[in-house]
Amino acid sequence: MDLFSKKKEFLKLPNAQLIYFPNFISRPKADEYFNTINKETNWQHDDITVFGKTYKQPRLTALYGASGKPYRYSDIIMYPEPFTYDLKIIKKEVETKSQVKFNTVLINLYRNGSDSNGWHADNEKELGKNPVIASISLGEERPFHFKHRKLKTERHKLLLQHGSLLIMKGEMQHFWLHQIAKTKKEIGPRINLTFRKLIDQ
Ligand SMILES: O=C(O)CCC(=O)C(=O)O
Ligand SMILES: [Fe+2]
Repeated sequence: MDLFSKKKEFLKLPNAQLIYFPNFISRPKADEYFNTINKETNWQHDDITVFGKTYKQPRLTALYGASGKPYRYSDIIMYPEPFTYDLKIIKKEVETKSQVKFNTVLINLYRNGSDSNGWHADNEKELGKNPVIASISLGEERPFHFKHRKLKTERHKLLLQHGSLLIMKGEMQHFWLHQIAKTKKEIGPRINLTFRKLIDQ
């Protein structure tokens, strides 16, 4: 089910809040950010181990941050590079909109439809109890799928447009899983920036 119309921006789900701004960044600006971030980022291609088997992650990633704190998820440890000029500007805009300060951005590059991000929650300890995560999409549109862990009818998708901002908050990371699925469609690359706040534990 598609939950959001072009205009509707706020949705209260059971145990979560999602706020979607389809036109957060203007089209020319979003094109420019896509190109510079694509070119300037020092992309990593990490291995992940699932049930004892090691694979290449099905996307490229990078971590930028002001805290210097490493970020651990699955069995990967990432060390942040300092924010670039563009990332600082985007971070400021996102902070103004969300009224939250972030100190880290995890960047994903989905090179084509074979790249993906499997079902997961952003529930690492260093994000704290009910993290606010602000996610910017640039480039090819991909559906964001999310499902409640227990309420089986709560399963939705939202098309993440070029230049959009999606804010996940409330108890979402405890009660819901999300993914970017593979597709057989011939599609181009997409960059996703997820702003997060890492805290001391
Ligand atoms: O690419 C996206 O929109 C989602 C990325 C994501 O869920 C993550 O990096 O944790
Ligand atoms: Fe995530």
